[in-house]
Amino acid sequence: MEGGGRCGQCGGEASLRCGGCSVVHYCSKNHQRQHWPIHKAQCWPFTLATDPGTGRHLVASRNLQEGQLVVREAPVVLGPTADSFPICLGCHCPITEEGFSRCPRCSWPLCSLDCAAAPLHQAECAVLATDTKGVAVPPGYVKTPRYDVILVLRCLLLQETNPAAWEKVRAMESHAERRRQENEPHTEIAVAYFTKVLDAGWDEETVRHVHGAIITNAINTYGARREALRGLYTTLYLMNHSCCPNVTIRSEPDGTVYARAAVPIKKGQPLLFSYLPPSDPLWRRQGDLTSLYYFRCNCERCIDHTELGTYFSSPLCPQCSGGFLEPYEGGGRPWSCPECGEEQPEEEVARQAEEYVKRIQEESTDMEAALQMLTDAANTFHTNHFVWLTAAQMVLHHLQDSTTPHTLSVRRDLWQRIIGLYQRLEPGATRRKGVSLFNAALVEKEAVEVQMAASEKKVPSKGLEEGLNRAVTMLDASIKILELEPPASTELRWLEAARKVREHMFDLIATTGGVAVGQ
Ligand SMILES: C[S@@+](CC[C@H](N)C(=O)[O-])C[C@H]1O[C@@H](n2cnc3c(N)ncnc32)[C@H](O)[C@@H]1O
Repeated sequence: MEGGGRCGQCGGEASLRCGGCSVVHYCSKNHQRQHWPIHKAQCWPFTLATDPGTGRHLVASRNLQEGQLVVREAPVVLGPTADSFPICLGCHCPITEEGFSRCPRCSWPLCSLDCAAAPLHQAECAVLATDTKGVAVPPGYVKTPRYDVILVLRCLLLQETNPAAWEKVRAMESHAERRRQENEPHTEIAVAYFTKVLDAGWDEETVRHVHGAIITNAINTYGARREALRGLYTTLYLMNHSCCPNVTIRSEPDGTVYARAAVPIKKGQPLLFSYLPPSDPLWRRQGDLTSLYYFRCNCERCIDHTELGTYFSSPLCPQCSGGFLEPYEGGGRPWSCPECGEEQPEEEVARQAEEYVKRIQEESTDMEAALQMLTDAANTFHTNHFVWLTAAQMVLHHLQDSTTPHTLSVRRDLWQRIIGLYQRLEPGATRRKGVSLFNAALVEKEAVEVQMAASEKKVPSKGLEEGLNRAVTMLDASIKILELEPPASTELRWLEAARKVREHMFDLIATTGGVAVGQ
């Protein structure tokens, strides 16, 4: 590939580029060969592209297989989410009510006084301590938006601690001007705090940019104890969004992110992950994408009135009950029934569904109530609708230890439907699918055990082999997906559990003399 730059090996002028990633330049083939042992760890399979509608984005530079690693990246800054329960600024562990300490210098919460000296907290502590009245100091053991300023501060400090990373942050999209025009409250609070309260000499424009860059580009991750964190990544920030993504993002407790191809991706296709939970309905996704990221999504799911045939956000038509109210492409117009033409404003469709979800969460207090809510939801929405999904999840929660023939059959049916739904909304090797397959396999395992106990035999009959084999097939599929979890991920507990159950299944199969699939 042609194109000017500096040689990755000698730093001299270079007109060749690595054909794998198109990022690193070389002055000669010889220097490319010499640099390969170092470069191969960073020769990621994508290149940067730009278009007027979606800006900069990453495009596959070669064909990718399902599950293939696209990029592994550590954050340049990691910190609490904007709205957080007390979290230790020295080690990021959640702070319990009993273990609540405060830094003697800046008064921010810590898990113990030892963390006052933690390297992560040093530079910021000196700055936070200039807030002499403690206006932003979290008040106590409550969730508070005051944590918003911490990642902003850590970013601003990159100017001294990591100038190369700071340059990348400066290059990030922030939509700062639009946020300023809209008087976006979190931004205004942060700007006032950094320019009027803290004594560190930051100018308004820089603070606006950093605050906006975090909202636009930060990726949410989890720490070792599942505490919510967010980080900035100097390569991954270039990946655009789709509600029907082809890339999945998983992280380790230190914030290292692994982006993998969820499905096979052809050379030249954009690499896209979902900035939002795919289990959000259309209006929530478009609302958040517009207010936080300033674009309207035109992915295949969002422009399809049926959301890929799922009717995930559509209620049954209240007029004819023969069709579902469907959205208009581009939004802003009433949803309508293709059968009878009945129309309803989007706000009304959203209000009714959100109220229904609230009712399900409040009223599904036991198994019977949850089952009743599920039946009601199926009469009002499609049985792929997100309200139905919420009701189904509540039923599964209440039935998780129930093993009567009826409840086993309900659990089996619900898991199958949920897996089918996820498969359509978020195809490929996603954690959600891996975990759901594991849960579905558990139902098969429990069904086998119940039947064995009932027959008072210690070995499953030939008839039970079917259930065993179904479980093994699902466990194999689940394990294949969960093996893609990063090496230090806390989610590996699912993989461990799935492997254990699989072993147990084979023990049972061995006692029957049956032949299991996958052996
Ligand atoms: C994390 S950045 C992605 C990189 C960005 N395109 C850039 O040029 O810096 C997120 C921003 O990219 C744009 N973007 C991302 N996905 C998009 C999409 N599907 N359609 C339109 N714009 C998109 C929006 O401006 C969004 O605020």
